[in-house]
Amino acid sequence: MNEDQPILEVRDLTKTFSGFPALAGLNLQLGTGQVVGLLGENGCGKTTLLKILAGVLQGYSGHVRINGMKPSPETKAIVSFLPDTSFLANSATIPQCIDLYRDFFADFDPARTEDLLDLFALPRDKKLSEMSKGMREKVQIALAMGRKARIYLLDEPISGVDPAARDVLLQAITRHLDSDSLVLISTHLIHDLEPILDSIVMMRAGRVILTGQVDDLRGEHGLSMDQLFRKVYQ
Ligand SMILES: Nc1ncnc2c1ncn2[C@@H]1O[C@H](COP(=O)(O)OP(=O)(O)OP(=O)(O)O)[C@@H](O)[C@H]1O
Repeated sequence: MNEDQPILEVRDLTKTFSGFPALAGLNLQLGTGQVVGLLGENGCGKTTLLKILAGVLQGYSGHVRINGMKPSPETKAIVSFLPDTSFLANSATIPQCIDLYRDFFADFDPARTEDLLDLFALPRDKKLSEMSKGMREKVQIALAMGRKARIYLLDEPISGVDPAARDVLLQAITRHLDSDSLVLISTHLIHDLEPILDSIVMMRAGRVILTGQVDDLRGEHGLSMDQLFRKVYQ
C-alpha cells in the first residue's frame, strides 16, 4: 500500500441538499495498492462522496484531489465509477456495451471484460432488458473493472446477486487489479466483502469516524469488520 502519496485527498468536504448536510466536513486520504470498504448507515453520505470523487456531482465546498487534480474530465479518465443504478441502455447487448466503453474510455481493455464475462458465464447475445438484475449487475462490474483505471469507485456492487455468486464477483473485482490502483467499495454486505478488504472507512452523518487496516482493526478489537460495524453503530 502506498500511503506516502495519497491518490485521493479530501479535506473539509461539505455538500448540502436544500440546506441538509449530506457531507459535513469530511476528511479522507487513501493511497493505492488497496481495496477499501466504505461503510456506514443508510443516508450517511457514501453515495454522495463517491459521486463527487467520480466527478458527476458538483456544487460542494472543500478540498478534493484525485491524483493531485480537482474532479474534472482529466480525473474521469483515470476513475472508473460504478453507480448503484443501471446506466446502460436496456436495448443494448453485451458487445454493444463493450463498443461503448471502447469509444468512451482510452484505458478500456476489452480482453479484461471478456475474461470477467467468461468468469460469470454470461450469454453475449441477450439484451440487457432480457437479463436478470444480478446478470445486469455482473455486466456492469465486468465493464467497470475492464478499465485500467487508477481508482475504481464501486457503489454497492454486489447487492443484486445471490450469495453463491458473490464470491465470483469478488474474484472479478480483484482479478486484474494493478498495485498502483485504489478500489473504494461502498457496501452494507460487510461480511461478504471482508475477504477482499485491506482497509475500511466508516462514516456517520457526513463525516469519517473511523479508518484503518482490516488486520490492525481485527487485532486491536478482536472482532470481524461486520462485528466491529455493529458495535460502532449500535
Ligand atoms: N439528490 C438529492 N437530493 C436531496 N437529498 C439528497 C440527494 N442525494 C442524497 N441526498 C440526501 O443526502 C444524504 C446522503 O445520501 P447518500 O445517498 O449519499 O447516502 P448513502 O450513505 O449512500 O445511503 P445508503 O446506504 O442508503 O445508500 C441522505 O440524507 C439523502 O436523503
